[in-house]
Amino acid sequence: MSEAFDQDRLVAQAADDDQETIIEKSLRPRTIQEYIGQEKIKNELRVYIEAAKKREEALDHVLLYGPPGLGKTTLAFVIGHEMGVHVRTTSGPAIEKSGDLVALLAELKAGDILFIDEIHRLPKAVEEVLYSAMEDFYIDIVVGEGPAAHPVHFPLPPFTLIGATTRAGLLSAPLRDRFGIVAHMSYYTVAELKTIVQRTADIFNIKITADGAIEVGRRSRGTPRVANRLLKRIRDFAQVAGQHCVDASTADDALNQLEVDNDGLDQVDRKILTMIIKFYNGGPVGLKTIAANVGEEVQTIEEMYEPYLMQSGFLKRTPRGRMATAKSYQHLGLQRPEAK
Ligand SMILES: Nc1ncnc2c1ncn2[C@@H]1O[C@H](COP(=O)(O)OP(=O)(O)OP(=O)(O)O)[C@@H](O)[C@H]1O
Repeated sequence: MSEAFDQDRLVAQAADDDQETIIEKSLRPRTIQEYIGQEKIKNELRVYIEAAKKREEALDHVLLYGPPGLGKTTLAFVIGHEMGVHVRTTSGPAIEKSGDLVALLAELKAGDILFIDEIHRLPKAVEEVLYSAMEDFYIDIVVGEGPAAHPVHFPLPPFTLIGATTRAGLLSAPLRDRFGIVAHMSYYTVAELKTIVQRTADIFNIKITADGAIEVGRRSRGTPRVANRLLKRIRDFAQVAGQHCVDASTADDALNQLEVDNDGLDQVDRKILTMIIKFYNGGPVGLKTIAANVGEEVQTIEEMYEPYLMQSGFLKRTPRGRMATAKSYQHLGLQRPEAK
């Protein structure tokens, strides 16, 4: 397995094979109590869930947005558990035709949840079918073609749509407006990630000290998925080194070998910053140019790398493009030109 492949899998957008998916599912907290962090969202959801249950109604539609791996899918299942209803999952790109959506909606029972990941990637025609389904719980579609085409009216049971997207701005206004509850997921604090790492270590039977868990949390780009993946790698390093307990120094050694630096940046992050500084004098540089230079998709840079680099002060967005900050120069040990 090449190192580049290894790195991809550490920050990769979603679980990228069956084994990984099984592991992620096994790590999912089930109740709102078990779900760590995102306190503001949880507090609001608690109220809405209790109110909906008291009224014996379906929960209002929920839009969850934020970078990949922050726990949107997990939260959708937690909401389902708290409401005591079933959750059916799908994703924007998987629904190609209105008929696919109708088939999914037809299987819902009163109060059930339909979770659509990457909802911004729904085809326009499908999205339009969703409007009446969300607002008034019915769909009108045309069945058949040519002279045989005729409209069919489907009433639906009241249901909850939970949509997940990396950025709310990617959604059309009519769709966004139909969500009664809109929640912005933020990056996790080191303390929260420490708790997540300790919980995962418990599930996997890995011994880890408090300092060890902090070290992993600190270098996980504020993202539970990354923290869990790093922990698994560190366990391998510890095992090979014959260490039964992961402490801060074991974690630090392993993370250095994985080329995850002291600020949690990986090879691709450093490549982005180095390139902006060395080839473009610190920027501004357009997203397409960055992607072409580092050999990644524009979407990968925009959704996975850039938000964390901006949030942690290494990169800033200007109307003319992305620019490296003073912190980037310092981090890479490079001299900042006077004029900048
Ligand atoms: N708040 C949390 N507490 C504990 N574990 C969490 C939490 N949030 C996420 N995780 C764990 O992190 C992993 C990734 O979470 P999840 O798949 O829900 O992310 P996501 O935001 O839906 O990502 P994507 O949009 O990329 O699919 C899962 O294994 C999950 O159990």
